[in-house]
Amino acid sequence: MLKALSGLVDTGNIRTLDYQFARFLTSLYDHDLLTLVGALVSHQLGHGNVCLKLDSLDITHLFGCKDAESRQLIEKSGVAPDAWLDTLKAIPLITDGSSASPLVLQDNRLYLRRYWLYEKAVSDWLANSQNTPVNLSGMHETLSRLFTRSYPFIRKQLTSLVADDIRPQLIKWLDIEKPEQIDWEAVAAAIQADHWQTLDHLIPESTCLNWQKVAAAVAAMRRFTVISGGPGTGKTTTVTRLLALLVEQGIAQGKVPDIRLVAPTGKAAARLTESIGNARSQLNCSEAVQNSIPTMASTLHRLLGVIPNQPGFKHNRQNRLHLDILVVDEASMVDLPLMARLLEALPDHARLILLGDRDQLSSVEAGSVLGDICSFASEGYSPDQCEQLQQLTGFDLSPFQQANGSSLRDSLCLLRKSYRFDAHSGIGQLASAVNSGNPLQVNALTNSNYSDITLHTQGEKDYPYLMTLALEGYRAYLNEIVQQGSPETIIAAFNQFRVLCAVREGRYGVAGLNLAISQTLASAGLIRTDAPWYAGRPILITRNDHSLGLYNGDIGITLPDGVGRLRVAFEMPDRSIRTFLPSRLPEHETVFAMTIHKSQGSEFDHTVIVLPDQAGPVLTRELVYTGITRAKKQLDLFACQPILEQAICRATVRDSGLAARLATL
Ligand SMILES: Nc1ncnc2c1ncn2[C@@H]1O[C@H](COP(=O)(O)OP(=O)(O)OP(=O)(O)O)[C@@H](O)[C@H]1O
Repeated sequence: MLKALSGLVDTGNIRTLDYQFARFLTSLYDHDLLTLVGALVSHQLGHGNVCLKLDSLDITHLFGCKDAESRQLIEKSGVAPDAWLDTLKAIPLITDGSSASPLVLQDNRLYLRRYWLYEKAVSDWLANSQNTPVNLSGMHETLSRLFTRSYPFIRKQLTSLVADDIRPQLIKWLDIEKPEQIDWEAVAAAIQADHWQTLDHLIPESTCLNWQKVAAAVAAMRRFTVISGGPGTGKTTTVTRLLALLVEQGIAQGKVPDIRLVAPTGKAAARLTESIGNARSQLNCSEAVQNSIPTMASTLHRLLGVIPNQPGFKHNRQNRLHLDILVVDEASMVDLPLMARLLEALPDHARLILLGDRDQLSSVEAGSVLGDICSFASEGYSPDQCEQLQQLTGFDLSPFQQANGSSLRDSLCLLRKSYRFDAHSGIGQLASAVNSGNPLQVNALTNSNYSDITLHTQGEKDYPYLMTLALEGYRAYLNEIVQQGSPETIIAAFNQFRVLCAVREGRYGVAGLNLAISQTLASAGLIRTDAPWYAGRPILITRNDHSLGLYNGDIGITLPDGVGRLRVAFEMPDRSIRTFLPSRLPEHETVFAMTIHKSQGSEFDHTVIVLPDQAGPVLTRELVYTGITRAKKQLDLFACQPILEQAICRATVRDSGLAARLATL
């Protein structure tokens, strides 16, 4: 078996690591099936799966091999697939987790012990977080004040004041659920007379359902909450109002809570710093409360305290974090091991609020914790939760009530309406069409006349156009450098535009496009490429360097320092700028084009997405959705129709046992 596996390393089907793990197991207990499943579990982890699901294993394509090769491996194992489970149970290196064994078998799922422990830690913490009694008194009034309707905002959204036209727009922006109960003539008259405040009575809360307010109420009642929503649905706005509520409660009880804000990457933390600052300034609360909400976010790694060259963190079960409330943004990027370590480091009383978009790509490393948790959102709310939410918000939540389900569903809230993309935006509609996995709808949208989305094929004439877009897109920041703009302005100008790819290799991959774009910019005299380092070279860090505070995924721009040297300027999570000599940087590459994976946590006014001209396993619905939702104002998508369709139809499934564990809560 080991020989066969070694052959699979040579053909690139498995990693050396997978082979080495299988060899290690074999050295402890020589059994061909153990050797095979050991390599399989490790191989699964390499593909983001926390475990090997024995009951849904595709035995015709083990390790992605062809049918015949796969069957040979099974033959070599000496055990027919339907007898695997019983055989594995009898192998001493595999237990149910109650004793220290390298592999754990639970309900047809085979784990590396470490990952089984991570999964158990996360599910145990979530189970404990469910029973926290919370004092609800006074919360109704505070929520009403913090979530007062923004009539100036709604006024701006109305395209006309004609009675028939305003109805659908008011339904949308006031989240009206029961339009039949409203006197629309009186509403139109109030708006004509500019008496907006009268709408408080004409359109009472009981006819509406504002999910942002519901989300804040859910989070106020529980120790653990997830607020999930697509771009611009108001996750930051909602959490900021929630924090104001919690601070007010804390002040009333004599202690201002210690709040910390984090995100998985430096870029995402910098964005959170920016957006929480904006949201805080719009709060309907006292200045003292506003000032108690932090505006600086940091990275999760910084919060936990990295110990150089060690997998553990300074803060852990023995040395807990000092905080009362933790907000984690872009939580879809947090993998299972990191989530487990974060949870064990939280003090027992702390509240945890996860923000993220459950439809985005899962974390690079194993697991899809946010997706697994959010899978319970379809179970509605328990009757008790509906009643409490109704008391707190004034909304009728009975349509979302379901008698049975995991208690975790009462910790979840989905925000559904984008305040960033209006009805005329193709980007928002394309994102939701991709998300619903409907290629016909996607085709219709890409062929329609939305001014903010353009679909390009990948014919010969399209490549030069792609280069023209890149030239125009990157011209602004390069001009800023010539005009000696500040690093902040230059970085901001660079972040307006980005070319995103699905793959690394090939003409339509990161490598090919970085080269082609560099050459195009050089031909236009915007950069020089006769030396490896030049003013304007954008740099993507590809390996963490904790001592420098630079992390995989951070992006900097090479700039002249005024005394003839080049330094690379990075925006840090607190939005300050730090510069480094090129020679000091950890592993890095040029980044005119980057993968969609690496772009998670960032947004660009104008985004160009380039899909490869060949189908492949990386092309998934979540990848395309994540790429599209990086665009704020303009999206150009270079893709052959069949490749795009295939991607949209392929939803990622990550194997884990977390959802199964949480279902029993
Ligand atoms: N209820 C609301 N009324 C008016 N404007 C709102 C409301 N909620 C959010 N917005 C506005 O919509 C924009 C996006 O909001 P916010 O940043 O909170 O969303 P988000 O979901 O955190 O976005 P992102 O996808 O960037 O993380 C902001 O300009 C915000 O002021």
